Amino acid sequence: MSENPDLTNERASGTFETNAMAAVIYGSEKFAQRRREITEAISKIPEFQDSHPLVFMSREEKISEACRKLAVLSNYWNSLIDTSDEEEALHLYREVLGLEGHPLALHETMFIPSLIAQASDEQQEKWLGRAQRREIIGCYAQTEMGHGTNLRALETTATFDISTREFILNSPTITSLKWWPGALGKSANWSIVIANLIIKEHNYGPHPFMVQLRDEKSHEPLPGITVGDIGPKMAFNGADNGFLGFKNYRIPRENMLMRHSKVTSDGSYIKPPHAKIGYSSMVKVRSRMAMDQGLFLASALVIAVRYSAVRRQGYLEDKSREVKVLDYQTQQHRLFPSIARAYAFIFCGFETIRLYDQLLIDVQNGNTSGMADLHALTSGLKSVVTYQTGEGIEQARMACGGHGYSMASYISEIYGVAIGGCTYEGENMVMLLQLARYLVKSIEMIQNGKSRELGPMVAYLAENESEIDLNLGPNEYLKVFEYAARNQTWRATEKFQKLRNSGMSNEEAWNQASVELTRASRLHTRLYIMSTFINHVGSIVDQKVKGVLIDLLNVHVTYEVMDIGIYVQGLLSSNQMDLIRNQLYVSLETIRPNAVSLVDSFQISDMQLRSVLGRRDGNVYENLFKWAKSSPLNKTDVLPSVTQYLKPMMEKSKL
Ligand SMILES: CCCCCCCC/C=C\CCCCCC(=O)SCCNC(=O)CCNC(=O)[C@H](O)C(C)(C)COP(=O)(O)OP(=O)(O)OC[C@H]1O[C@@H](n2cnc3c(N)ncnc32)[C@H](O)[C@@H]1OP(=O)(O)O
Ligand SMILES: Cc1cc2nc3c(=O)[nH]c(=O)nc-3n(C[C@H](O)[C@H](O)[C@H](O)COP(=O)(O)OP(=O)(O)OC[C@H]3O[C@@H](n4cnc5c(N)ncnc54)[C@H](O)[C@@H]3O)c2cc1C
Repeated sequence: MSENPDLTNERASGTFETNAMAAVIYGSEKFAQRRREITEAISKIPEFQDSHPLVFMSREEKISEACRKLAVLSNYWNSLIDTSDEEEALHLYREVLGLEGHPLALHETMFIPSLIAQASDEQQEKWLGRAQRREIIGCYAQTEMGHGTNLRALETTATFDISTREFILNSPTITSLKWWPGALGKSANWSIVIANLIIKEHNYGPHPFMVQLRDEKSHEPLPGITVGDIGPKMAFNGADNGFLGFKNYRIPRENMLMRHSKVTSDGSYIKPPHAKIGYSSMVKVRSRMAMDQGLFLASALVIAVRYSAVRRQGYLEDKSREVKVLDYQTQQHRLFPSIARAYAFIFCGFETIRLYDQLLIDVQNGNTSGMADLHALTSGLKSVVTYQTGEGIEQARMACGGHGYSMASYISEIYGVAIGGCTYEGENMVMLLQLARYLVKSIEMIQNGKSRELGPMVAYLAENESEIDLNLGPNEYLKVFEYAARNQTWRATEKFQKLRNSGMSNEEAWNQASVELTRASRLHTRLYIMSTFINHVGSIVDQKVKGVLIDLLNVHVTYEVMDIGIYVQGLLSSNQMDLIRNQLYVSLETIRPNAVSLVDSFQISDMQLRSVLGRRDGNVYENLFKWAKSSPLNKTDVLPSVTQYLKPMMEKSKL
């Protein structure tokens, strides 16, 4: 069937090449090209297609379907991608497995990265190759039923037995059961387990251990191990998140991951060079989240924008033909700022991934000085990005009206998966407060006359801005944002300090200032996102692409400043706010002809999107009908439940 002419026209009105834009989104022409090649190659392998729409499957069927595809994938790894390239591998996973989770997700995202960052050279020799060849399947078991946030209160113990030179793992209480780790429930046969290291009754706190959970031949749990699936979740139901308990389960001393902390055979403990070095796998995932969430948001927007360009409802001036709903200003206001955010998040994602890779090298060379900065940055970023992604996806769903609520849109699944990110890798409020600690310390440095020692990301806290030239370009908007973040950070810090100075304990003062502190963290992070977006656009060479991205940047900066209006009342007059509001409306109109091309440029295939509404060809209605007819409920005209219950009930009522 040919393309819906409404989409053809939209594509014709685009002022730039989507391949050129994809090269900007994905960091290089080479990678954008590789993505297309991988997608093309996959589309020719029929076993990679869903055997049935996932939304009609039970959890067992989803997991089985994911395992089937993983088995097929194992035959194609080397021919489809450069296996040493993480981005190619992740693209392949997204295309083939989609976003509902699968038994290798944690193997790739946390198990292997933990081995790389935490295992000694000898340990890597023993396990890393096996993991990379997928001879074993691993997961990352840290969270317990009773504690996920407060790692210092984890209860699982690994007690060193000097006589046998083994660690004895125990789960002393019900709350100490590991709870949540992805792939633990049914798939993984090994795990990195985070347990309190106990030597001669001294607790050295949480440390990582490499633990075999299941027999490599039979896949049965090993004696001393209780393991299973935690049941259905809001989304991510293609993954088997699990529980795990230990009863006097022994592992050799050599199974403690010893790149940084060490226990010698006589039970001596060697400290790591930085107390939080064992948390690096979390920082690794957090550093990827802006990218991953940007792609979740992008997926929802591809669906909503394409659909809005073929959905016609109501009239503007011309009463002879209904308009595309994308022409309504409210629809544009609902969708276009999110397009800008998706672009901005992906740009930030590339930046934090690069920063993590650099930090990994530095730490391996003994330099841990960058850890605090990256921890603060990624803590704030994961929190803001996951929250705004959730907001944006929900708006995209509503922008699709009734059909958005149907699983045919697939937006609810994207939403369910994306908002998991508000919780995993550190609950958002908790992580905002981690960034706040860093911001408060920065203010204290300024108060102590050490402004010169501030890092580049917080140097603005020491500046002073009381007037803005409202011949506004992106850099002036940045100044407005700096003003808001600076004011709020000072205000929150001073509140905390005042409470503390009044005699309150540090902890209580912190708690009573914490809502204000989280607000400071959000503003600081949004400033970082804006500044990264501006820098990125400034570096683009292709003038057509750059022109459109400047338009998109204008949507972003005006929308963001309007959104934080309450924090800039002391800086901007109501006339200036009106001016910005009008600039936003003009920017929405300017971006309108490029809306479809901007979402096409994400180059997310139909196979990955799984959306009837978001199809590239725009043939929504006939496929919606086809999709509904394929519902298992429509296999028969009369359901057994009708025969068994409703008919007798109706018959009885007739008497
Ligand atoms: C293959 C396809 C993939 C597609 C990808 C998309 C989808 C992905 C799908 C699924 C992935 C799901 C993965 C989910 C996995 C998990 O959730 S694993 C579990 C994650 N758990 C957490 O994140 C726990 C959160 N808690 C913490 O991180 C910490 O414990 C805490 C930071 C909240 C507190 O730690 P604590 O030890 O109590 O320290 P504090 O006293 O608060 O702080 C002491 C100082 O240490 C600094 N610090 C803390 N963490 C770090 C760190 N990581 N790096 C550097 N520094 C750190 C902290 O700032 C304090 O510094 P100051 O004293 O100087 O202020
Ligand atoms: C989809 C998904 C996948 C996951 N995968 C894994 C995995 O593979 N491996 C693994 O180990 N874990 C995994 N987890 C667990 C996850 O990391 C934790 O759930 C997360 O870190 C939050 O911890 P919690 O559940 O203890 O929340 P809690 O800490 O109990 O949070 C409850 C509330 O208390 C608040 N709160 C807690 N502490 C503070 C504080 N100090 N200050 C202010 N407010 C506070 C929080 O903000 C929140 O509002 C996964 C979770 C999900 C949802």
